[in-house]
Amino acid sequence: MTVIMNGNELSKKIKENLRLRATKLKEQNIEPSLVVVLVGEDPASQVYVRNKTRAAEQIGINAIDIRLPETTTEAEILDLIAKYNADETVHGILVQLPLPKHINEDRITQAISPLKDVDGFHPVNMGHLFMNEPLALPCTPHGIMEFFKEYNIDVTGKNAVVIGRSNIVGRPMAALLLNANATVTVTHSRTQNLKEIAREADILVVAIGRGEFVDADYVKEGAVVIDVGMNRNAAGKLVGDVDFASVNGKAGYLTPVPRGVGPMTIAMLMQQTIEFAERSLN
Ligand SMILES: NC(=O)C1=CN([C@@H]2O[C@H](COP(=O)(O)OP(=O)(O)OC[C@H]3O[C@@H](n4cnc5c(N)ncnc54)[C@H](OP(=O)(O)O)[C@@H]3O)[C@@H](O)[C@H]2O)C=CC1
Ligand SMILES: Nc1nc(=O)c2c([nH]1)NC[C@@H]1CN(c3ccc(C(=O)N[C@@H](CCC(=O)O)C(=O)O)cc3)C=[N+]21
Repeated sequence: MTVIMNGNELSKKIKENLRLRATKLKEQNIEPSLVVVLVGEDPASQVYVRNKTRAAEQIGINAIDIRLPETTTEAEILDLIAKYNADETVHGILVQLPLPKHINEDRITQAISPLKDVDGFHPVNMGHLFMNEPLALPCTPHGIMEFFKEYNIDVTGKNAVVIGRSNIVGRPMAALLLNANATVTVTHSRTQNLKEIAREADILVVAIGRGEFVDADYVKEGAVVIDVGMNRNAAGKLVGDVDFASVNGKAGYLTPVPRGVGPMTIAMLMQQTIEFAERSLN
Protein backbone atom coordinates (compact mmCIF):
# COMPACT_ATOMS: atom_id res chain seq x y z
CA MET A 1 0.00 0.00 0.00
CA THR A 2 1.20 3.47 -0.89
CA VAL A 3 0.56 6.43 1.38
CA ILE A 4 -0.27 9.48 -0.76
CA MET A 5 1.22 12.54 0.90
CA ASN A 6 -1.25 15.39 0.95
CA GLY A 7 0.41 18.74 0.29
CA ASN A 8 -2.87 20.64 0.30
CA GLU A 9 -3.74 19.51 3.81
CA LEU A 10 -0.27 19.96 5.28
CA SER A 11 0.23 23.37 3.69
CA LYS A 12 -3.15 24.47 5.07
CA LYS A 13 -2.13 23.47 8.59
CA ILE A 14 1.17 25.34 8.25
CA LYS A 15 -0.53 28.45 6.86
CA GLU A 16 -3.01 28.52 9.80
CA ASN A 17 -0.08 28.64 12.20
CA LEU A 18 1.54 31.38 10.11
CA ARG A 19 -1.64 33.44 10.34
CA LEU A 20 -1.27 33.52 14.12
CA ARG A 21 2.37 34.58 13.81
CA ALA A 22 1.37 37.34 11.36
CA THR A 23 -1.24 38.59 13.85
CA LYS A 24 1.36 38.71 16.63
CA LEU A 25 3.68 40.71 14.38
CA LYS A 26 0.93 43.20 13.61
CA GLU A 27 0.32 43.65 17.33
CA GLN A 28 3.91 44.80 17.45
CA ASN A 29 3.34 47.15 14.52
CA ILE A 30 5.14 45.00 11.97
CA GLU A 31 3.21 44.15 8.82
CA PRO A 32 4.99 41.22 7.15
CA SER A 33 5.53 42.25 3.51
CA LEU A 34 6.63 40.31 0.47
CA VAL A 35 7.47 41.77 -2.94
CA VAL A 36 6.75 39.37 -5.84
CA VAL A 37 8.07 40.42 -9.25
CA LEU A 38 6.82 38.75 -12.41
CA VAL A 39 8.33 39.73 -15.76
CA GLY A 40 6.45 38.76 -18.92
CA GLU A 41 3.30 36.76 -19.64
CA ASP A 42 4.27 33.12 -19.10
CA PRO A 43 0.94 31.44 -18.16
CA ALA A 44 2.46 28.90 -15.73
CA SER A 45 4.35 31.67 -13.90
CA GLN A 46 1.14 33.67 -13.69
CA VAL A 47 -0.61 30.74 -11.99
CA TYR A 48 2.23 30.25 -9.48
CA VAL A 49 2.42 33.96 -8.68
CA ARG A 50 -1.34 34.14 -8.22
CA ASN A 51 -1.15 31.17 -5.83
CA LYS A 52 1.57 32.97 -3.87
CA THR A 53 -0.28 36.27 -3.54
CA ARG A 54 -3.48 34.41 -2.59
CA ALA A 55 -1.65 32.50 0.16
CA ALA A 56 -0.15 35.77 1.43
CA GLU A 57 -3.63 37.30 1.66
CA GLN A 58 -4.98 34.32 3.62
CA ILE A 59 -2.16 34.60 6.14
CA GLY A 60 -2.15 38.38 6.49
CA ILE A 61 1.09 39.01 4.64
CA ASN A 62 1.11 42.17 2.56
CA ALA A 63 1.95 40.96 -0.97
CA ILE A 64 3.28 43.68 -3.25
CA ASP A 65 2.53 42.21 -6.66
CA ILE A 66 4.67 43.74 -9.41
CA ARG A 67 3.96 42.81 -13.05
CA LEU A 68 6.42 44.04 -15.65
CA PRO A 69 6.32 43.71 -19.44
CA GLU A 70 8.51 41.20 -21.30
CA THR A 71 10.56 44.15 -22.65
CA THR A 72 11.70 45.30 -19.18
CA THR A 73 15.48 45.79 -19.05
CA GLU A 74 17.83 44.20 -16.55
CA ALA A 75 18.74 47.70 -15.27
CA GLU A 76 15.08 48.42 -14.50
CA ILE A 77 14.74 45.24 -12.45
CA LEU A 78 18.01 45.95 -10.64
CA ASP A 79 16.74 49.44 -9.75
CA LEU A 80 13.53 47.98 -8.40
CA ILE A 81 15.45 45.45 -6.29
CA ALA A 82 17.73 48.20 -4.93
CA LYS A 83 14.67 50.18 -3.92
CA TYR A 84 13.11 47.28 -1.99
CA ASN A 85 16.45 46.22 -0.48
CA ALA A 86 16.55 49.68 1.13
CA ASP A 87 12.87 49.67 2.17
CA GLU A 88 12.64 48.64 5.84
CA THR A 89 8.93 47.87 5.55
CA VAL A 90 9.68 45.04 3.08
CA HIS A 91 10.86 41.69 4.53
CA GLY A 92 11.03 39.49 1.45
CA ILE A 93 11.77 39.91 -2.26
CA LEU A 94 11.10 37.24 -4.88
CA VAL A 95 11.70 37.51 -8.62
CA GLN A 96 9.83 34.71 -10.36
CA LEU A 97 11.99 32.52 -12.60
CA PRO A 98 12.48 31.92 -15.46
CA LEU A 99 13.17 35.47 -16.66
CA PRO A 100 13.14 36.58 -20.33
CA LYS A 101 16.33 35.59 -22.15
CA HIS A 102 17.80 39.12 -22.34
CA ILE A 103 18.01 39.24 -18.53
CA ASN A 104 20.84 37.57 -16.63
CA GLU A 105 19.17 35.52 -13.87
CA ASP A 106 22.36 35.22 -11.82
CA ARG A 107 22.79 38.99 -11.69
CA ILE A 108 19.19 39.41 -10.53
CA THR A 109 19.50 36.66 -7.89
CA GLN A 110 22.71 38.20 -6.57
CA ALA A 111 21.23 41.70 -6.38
CA ILE A 112 18.59 40.70 -3.82
CA SER A 113 19.82 41.24 -0.27
CA PRO A 114 20.56 37.83 1.30
CA LEU A 115 18.56 39.09 4.31
CA LYS A 116 15.43 39.46 2.11
CA ASP A 117 16.07 36.47 -0.14
CA VAL A 118 12.96 34.41 0.68
CA ASP A 119 13.82 31.91 -2.09
CA GLY A 120 17.23 31.17 -0.55
CA PHE A 121 18.80 31.41 -4.05
CA HIS A 122 21.51 34.01 -3.26
CA PRO A 123 25.03 32.49 -3.32
CA VAL A 124 25.56 33.63 0.27
CA ASN A 125 22.46 31.72 1.37
CA MET A 126 23.43 28.72 -0.76
CA GLY A 127 26.85 28.77 0.90
CA HIS A 128 25.40 28.86 4.40
CA LEU A 129 23.07 26.02 3.47
CA PHE A 130 25.94 23.86 2.23
CA MET A 131 27.85 24.57 5.45
CA ASN A 132 24.80 23.43 7.46
CA GLU A 133 24.29 26.91 8.93
CA PRO A 134 21.31 28.05 6.87
CA LEU A 135 19.93 31.60 7.15
CA ALA A 136 17.20 31.06 4.55
CA LEU A 137 15.92 27.75 3.23
CA PRO A 138 14.97 27.21 -0.44
CA CYS A 139 11.21 26.73 -0.46
CA THR A 140 10.74 23.59 -2.55
CA PRO A 141 13.38 21.42 -0.79
CA HIS A 142 12.28 22.82 2.58
CA GLY A 143 8.67 21.85 1.82
CA ILE A 144 9.84 18.33 1.02
CA MET A 145 11.65 18.09 4.37
CA GLU A 146 8.38 19.14 6.03
CA PHE A 147 6.65 16.18 4.36
CA PHE A 148 9.21 13.85 5.95
CA LYS A 149 8.57 15.41 9.35
CA GLU A 150 4.79 15.19 9.02
CA TYR A 151 4.84 11.55 7.94
CA ASN A 152 7.50 10.54 10.52
CA ILE A 153 10.03 9.56 7.88
CA ASP A 154 13.50 9.58 9.45
CA VAL A 155 16.08 10.25 6.74
CA THR A 156 19.10 9.57 8.97
CA GLY A 157 21.33 6.98 7.34
CA LYS A 158 18.89 6.46 4.48
CA ASN A 159 19.94 6.17 0.87
CA ALA A 160 18.59 9.33 -0.79
CA VAL A 161 18.78 9.80 -4.55
CA VAL A 162 18.01 13.18 -6.11
CA ILE A 163 17.34 13.24 -9.85
CA GLY A 164 18.16 16.75 -11.14
CA ARG A 165 20.87 19.23 -10.11
CA SER A 166 19.29 22.64 -10.74
CA ASN A 167 20.15 25.53 -8.45
CA ILE A 168 16.53 25.91 -7.41
CA VAL A 169 15.68 22.28 -6.59
CA GLY A 170 18.23 19.48 -7.04
CA ARG A 171 21.34 21.01 -5.45
CA PRO A 172 19.67 22.56 -2.39
CA MET A 173 17.63 19.36 -1.94
CA ALA A 174 20.85 17.36 -1.81
CA ALA A 175 22.26 19.78 0.77
CA LEU A 176 19.20 19.56 3.02
CA LEU A 177 19.21 15.76 2.87
CA LEU A 178 22.92 15.69 3.66
CA ASN A 179 22.39 18.10 6.57
CA ALA A 180 19.73 15.67 7.83
CA ASN A 181 22.30 12.82 7.73
CA ALA A 182 21.05 10.95 4.66
CA THR A 183 23.57 9.34 2.32
CA VAL A 184 22.99 11.39 -0.82
CA THR A 185 23.49 10.64 -4.51
CA VAL A 186 22.82 13.42 -7.03
CA THR A 187 22.04 12.34 -10.58
CA HIS A 188 21.48 14.30 -13.81
CA SER A 189 21.27 13.99 -17.60
CA ARG A 190 24.83 12.61 -17.87
CA THR A 191 24.31 9.94 -15.23
CA GLN A 192 24.88 6.38 -16.38
CA ASN A 193 22.63 3.58 -15.15
CA LEU A 194 20.11 6.03 -13.68
CA LYS A 195 17.50 3.31 -13.27
CA GLU A 196 19.83 1.09 -11.26
CA ILE A 197 20.88 3.97 -9.01
CA ALA A 198 17.29 5.12 -8.48
CA ARG A 199 16.24 1.58 -7.58
CA GLU A 200 18.68 1.65 -4.63
CA ALA A 201 16.96 4.69 -3.13
CA ASP A 202 15.04 4.60 0.13
CA ILE A 203 14.12 8.20 -0.68
CA LEU A 204 13.81 9.30 -4.31
CA VAL A 205 13.34 12.98 -5.18
CA VAL A 206 12.56 13.63 -8.84
CA ALA A 207 13.07 17.12 -10.31
CA ILE A 208 13.86 16.84 -14.00
CA GLY A 209 11.00 18.56 -15.86
CA ARG A 210 9.97 15.59 -18.02
CA GLY A 211 6.38 14.45 -17.75
CA GLU A 212 5.87 10.99 -16.20
CA PHE A 213 9.52 10.03 -16.82
CA VAL A 214 10.01 7.89 -13.69
CA ASP A 215 7.95 4.71 -13.65
CA ALA A 216 7.84 1.73 -11.28
CA ASP A 217 11.09 0.35 -12.80
CA TYR A 218 13.00 3.19 -11.11
CA VAL A 219 11.48 2.55 -7.70
CA LYS A 220 12.39 0.16 -4.92
CA GLU A 221 9.43 -1.50 -3.20
CA GLY A 222 8.39 0.67 -0.24
CA ALA A 223 10.54 3.70 -1.18
CA VAL A 224 9.52 7.30 -0.47
CA VAL A 225 8.98 9.01 -3.85
CA ILE A 226 8.78 12.80 -4.07
CA ASP A 227 7.61 14.27 -7.37
CA VAL A 228 8.65 17.89 -7.91
CA GLY A 229 7.77 18.06 -11.61
CA MET A 230 5.14 20.38 -13.10
CA ASN A 231 4.52 19.52 -16.74
CA ARG A 232 1.63 19.73 -19.18
CA ASN A 233 1.06 16.51 -21.12
CA ALA A 234 -0.20 16.32 -24.73
CA ALA A 235 -3.78 16.59 -23.48
CA GLY A 236 -2.93 19.76 -21.54
CA LYS A 237 -3.22 18.01 -18.18
CA LEU A 238 -0.81 18.90 -15.34
CA VAL A 239 1.45 15.90 -14.64
CA GLY A 240 4.55 15.34 -12.54
CA ASP A 241 7.92 13.85 -13.45
CA VAL A 242 6.72 10.57 -11.94
CA ASP A 243 4.24 8.25 -13.63
CA PHE A 244 1.83 8.25 -10.72
CA ALA A 245 -0.30 5.30 -11.86
CA SER A 246 2.78 3.13 -12.37
CA VAL A 247 4.50 3.96 -9.06
CA ASN A 248 1.33 3.96 -6.94
CA GLY A 249 1.19 0.57 -5.22
CA LYS A 250 4.96 0.03 -5.30
CA ALA A 251 6.24 3.06 -3.38
CA GLY A 252 5.69 3.29 0.38
CA TYR A 253 4.96 7.00 0.13
CA LEU A 254 4.24 9.15 -2.91
CA THR A 255 3.43 12.81 -3.54
CA PRO A 256 0.75 13.60 -6.14
CA VAL A 257 0.80 16.37 -8.77
CA PRO A 258 -1.03 18.63 -8.27
CA ARG A 259 -1.59 19.00 -4.47
CA GLY A 260 1.81 17.63 -3.49
CA VAL A 261 5.06 19.58 -3.49
CA GLY A 262 3.59 22.73 -5.17
CA PRO A 263 1.45 23.92 -2.25
CA MET A 264 4.29 23.10 0.19
CA THR A 265 6.63 25.36 -1.79
CA ILE A 266 4.20 28.21 -1.31
CA ALA A 267 3.70 27.51 2.40
CA MET A 268 7.48 27.57 2.96
CA LEU A 269 7.78 30.83 1.06
CA MET A 270 5.22 32.33 3.44
CA GLN A 271 7.02 30.85 6.44
CA GLN A 272 10.33 32.37 5.33
CA THR A 273 8.66 35.77 4.94
CA ILE A 274 7.21 35.58 8.46
CA GLU A 275 10.61 34.51 9.81
CA PHE A 276 12.37 37.46 8.18
CA ALA A 277 9.70 39.80 9.59
CA GLU A 278 10.18 38.27 13.07
CA ARG A 279 13.93 38.78 12.77
CA SER A 280 13.32 42.48 12.14
CA LEU A 281 12.02 42.71 15.74
CA ASN A 282 15.45 41.90 17.15
N1 LIG B 1 6.56 22.02 -7.29
C1 LIG B 1 7.34 23.06 -7.21
O1 LIG B 1 7.21 23.84 -6.30
C2 LIG B 1 8.39 23.28 -8.23
C3 LIG B 1 8.37 22.53 -9.38
N2 LIG B 1 9.34 22.65 -10.31
C4 LIG B 1 9.30 21.71 -11.45
O2 LIG B 1 10.29 20.72 -11.23
C5 LIG B 1 10.87 20.30 -12.45
C6 LIG B 1 12.37 20.53 -12.42
O3 LIG B 1 12.62 21.90 -12.27
P1 LIG B 1 14.09 22.54 -12.29
O4 LIG B 1 14.92 21.84 -11.30
O5 LIG B 1 13.92 24.00 -12.21
O6 LIG B 1 14.51 22.11 -13.79
P2 LIG B 1 15.84 22.34 -14.66
O7 LIG B 1 15.42 22.18 -16.06
O8 LIG B 1 16.55 23.56 -14.21
O9 LIG B 1 16.76 21.09 -14.24
C7 LIG B 1 16.44 19.81 -14.63
C8 LIG B 1 17.50 18.85 -14.12
O10 LIG B 1 17.12 17.52 -14.50
C9 LIG B 1 18.18 16.90 -15.18
N3 LIG B 1 17.63 16.02 -16.22
C10 LIG B 1 16.96 16.38 -17.33
N4 LIG B 1 16.63 15.30 -18.06
C11 LIG B 1 17.13 14.23 -17.39
C12 LIG B 1 17.13 12.84 -17.65
N5 LIG B 1 16.55 12.32 -18.73
N6 LIG B 1 17.72 12.04 -16.75
C13 LIG B 1 18.32 12.55 -15.64
N7 LIG B 1 18.34 13.86 -15.35
C14 LIG B 1 17.75 14.69 -16.22
C15 LIG B 1 19.03 18.02 -15.76
O11 LIG B 1 20.34 17.55 -15.93
P3 LIG B 1 21.57 18.49 -16.45
O12 LIG B 1 21.96 19.30 -15.26
O13 LIG B 1 22.62 17.51 -16.84
O14 LIG B 1 21.02 19.29 -17.58
C16 LIG B 1 18.89 19.08 -14.69
O15 LIG B 1 19.86 18.93 -13.68
C17 LIG B 1 10.13 21.08 -13.52
O16 LIG B 1 9.05 20.29 -13.98
C18 LIG B 1 9.62 22.30 -12.79
O17 LIG B 1 8.49 22.85 -13.38
C19 LIG B 1 10.40 23.51 -10.12
C20 LIG B 1 10.46 24.29 -8.99
C21 LIG B 1 9.45 24.26 -7.97
N1 LIG C 1 11.88 32.76 -7.77
C1 LIG C 1 11.15 31.64 -7.90
N2 LIG C 1 10.72 31.01 -6.80
C2 LIG C 1 9.98 29.86 -6.91
O1 LIG C 1 9.58 29.26 -5.88
C3 LIG C 1 9.66 29.36 -8.22
C4 LIG C 1 10.14 30.07 -9.32
N3 LIG C 1 10.88 31.19 -9.14
N4 LIG C 1 9.88 29.62 -10.57
C5 LIG C 1 9.10 28.45 -10.84
C6 LIG C 1 9.04 27.48 -9.69
C7 LIG C 1 7.79 26.64 -9.69
N5 LIG C 1 7.09 26.95 -8.47
C8 LIG C 1 5.81 26.49 -8.14
C9 LIG C 1 5.04 27.07 -7.16
C10 LIG C 1 3.75 26.66 -6.91
C11 LIG C 1 3.18 25.65 -7.61
C12 LIG C 1 1.76 25.26 -7.34
O2 LIG C 1 1.01 26.00 -6.74
N6 LIG C 1 1.29 24.07 -7.81
C13 LIG C 1 -0.07 23.63 -7.64
C14 LIG C 1 -0.89 23.60 -8.92
C15 LIG C 1 -0.56 24.64 -9.93
C16 LIG C 1 -1.40 24.53 -11.21
O3 LIG C 1 -2.60 24.25 -11.13
O4 LIG C 1 -0.84 24.71 -12.30
C17 LIG C 1 -0.03 22.17 -7.13
O5 LIG C 1 0.95 21.49 -7.37
O6 LIG C 1 -1.03 21.74 -6.53
C18 LIG C 1 3.94 25.02 -8.57
C19 LIG C 1 5.25 25.42 -8.81
C20 LIG C 1 7.77 27.91 -7.80
N7 LIG C 1 8.89 28.23 -8.42
